[in-house]
Amino acid sequence: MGCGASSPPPKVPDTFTPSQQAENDQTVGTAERLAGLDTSPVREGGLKTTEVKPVERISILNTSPDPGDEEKETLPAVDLEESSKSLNTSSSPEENYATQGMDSVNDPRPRNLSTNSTYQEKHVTPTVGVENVGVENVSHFNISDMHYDKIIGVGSFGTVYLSRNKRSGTHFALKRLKMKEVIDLQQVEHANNERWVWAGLRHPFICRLFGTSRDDRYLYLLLELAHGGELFSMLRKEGRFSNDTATFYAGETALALDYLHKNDIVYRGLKPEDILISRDGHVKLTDFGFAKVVYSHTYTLCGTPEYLAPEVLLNKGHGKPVDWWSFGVFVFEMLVGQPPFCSEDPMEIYQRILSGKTFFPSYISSDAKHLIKGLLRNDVTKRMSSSAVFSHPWFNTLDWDSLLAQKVPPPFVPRITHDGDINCFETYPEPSHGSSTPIQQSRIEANFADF
Ligand SMILES: Nc1ncnc2c1ncn2[C@@H]1O[C@H](COP(=O)(O)OP(=O)(O)OP(=O)(O)O)[C@@H](O)[C@H]1O
Repeated sequence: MGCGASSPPPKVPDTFTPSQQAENDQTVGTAERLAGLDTSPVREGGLKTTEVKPVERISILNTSPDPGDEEKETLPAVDLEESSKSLNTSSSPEENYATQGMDSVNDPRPRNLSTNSTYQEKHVTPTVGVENVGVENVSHFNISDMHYDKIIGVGSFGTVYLSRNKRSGTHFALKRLKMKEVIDLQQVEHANNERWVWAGLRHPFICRLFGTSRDDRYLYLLLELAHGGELFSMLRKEGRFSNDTATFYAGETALALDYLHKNDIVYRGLKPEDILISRDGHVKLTDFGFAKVVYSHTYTLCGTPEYLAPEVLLNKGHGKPVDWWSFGVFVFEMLVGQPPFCSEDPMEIYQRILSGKTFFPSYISSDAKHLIKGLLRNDVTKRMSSSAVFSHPWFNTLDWDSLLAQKVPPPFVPRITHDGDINCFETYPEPSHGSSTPIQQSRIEANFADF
C-alpha cells in the first residue's frame, strides 16, 4: 500500500507535495480501535502476477461482530501518535438469468433538496425507482450448471471468476467466498448483508446480482459481468483524468450512491477498484461486502484506509455521509492520479485524514476544488451530500437525466469482441479448485441459510 509506490508511477502533479500534509495537531482516541485491525489482506488464489498495481489497496475491517446500528463500542482514548509505534501496520443460473436489462424508471416524485450556502440548487436530482430492498428476489442456482476457471478479480475476501452457463452460454462474473474464511474472520454478517442488500438493487450503474449458491466449501454470488474491468486500471494507465472524463465517472457514481442512500443503504467501501466499467463504457458498482442498511448510525470500522472518513476513524458512529467523503477522495484521485491522504504507513494516512487539510495541485480547477473541499469536510453536518453534489457547478456540463439514461457518451468504450472477452482484466494464476476445508452442514445452515 502507498502512493505511487511501484511502476508505472502516476504522473507527478506539479505542486503536490504529500509531505505537506504531515502536520497533524490532532490527538484522538482511536489508536486502539485501529490497532485491532487486521490490515493484511486475505487473498484467495494468490497475488496478482502480471502487473503490480502502483497503489495496492486493501480493505480493512474490525473482525469483531457489528454491534448494530445504535450500539456503540466503548474504546478508551489513546494517544494516536504514541500508539502508532506499536501498531501492526504490515501493511447455473437457470436459463432465465440471461442478461436481463436493468429496470430503471425515472422517479418523478418531488425531492427534498437541501441548499448549499455558496451554490444554489439548479437541478432536481434524477433517480430511479426505489426498490423494496432486501426482498427475496434473487434466485438460488446450481453451481454445477456453471462453468468457471479464469480469475478476473481477487479481493480481500473473494475471488471473482469469468463464468458461463453451460446450457445458455451466457457469461457472468462469479464471486466465490471461502466459507471457512468467512466464519473464521467473523464475516458471516457481512456476507449475508452483501447477499441481502444486493438482492433488491436495480440501477443502471450497479452490477446486478442474479443469484446465490453454496456447496460445502464456498458461497457463490452470480453477478452481471462488467466487461470493461476496473476504473482503477484505466486511471493508472492514464495517470489522471481530464475534468470531463472525471465528471462523467463521478456523475454516474454519484447517481449510484444517491440511489443506495434513498434505499437507506450505506455503501462504505467506495474506491476505484470496485467501480467497474460495462461493455458500453458506463459505471458498474460492485462489491457490497461492506454495504449495510443503516437508518441512523453504525459503528463497524471497515473500508479502505485511503478512503476512510474521519468519523469512521474516530468511532463516532457513521452513516450516509461516509460515502460522500469517499466520493470526495475518489474525485480527487481521478483528477490528481493519487488519493489526497496517502502514505506507506496506514497510521500516517489516518493522521492526514484527521488533520482536515487537503493540498491541491495548481491545475485543479476552482470548481473541482470547491466540490472536493465540500466533500472532505470533517464535520459531517457541513459535508456536501447528494443535493449539493448534483447542483454543483463542477458538474455543469452534465445533464443528469441524460446521464442516468446512459445517453451521455462515455469517455472510453472498451473493445470487446465477444461476450466472454476479458481482455480488460489482469491475468491471474490458474485457481486451485477444491482447496478449501469443507464445513459441516449444520454449521452451513446456521450461518448461511439464505445462500
Ligand atoms: N461483476 C463483476 N464483473 C467483473 N469483475 C468483477 C465483478 N465484480 C468484481 N469483479 C472484480 O473482482 C475484484 C474483487 O471483487 P470484490 O471487490 O467484490 O471482492 P472482495 O473480496 O469483496 O474485495 P475487497 O477487497 O474490495 O473487499 C474487483 O475489484 C473486480 O476487479
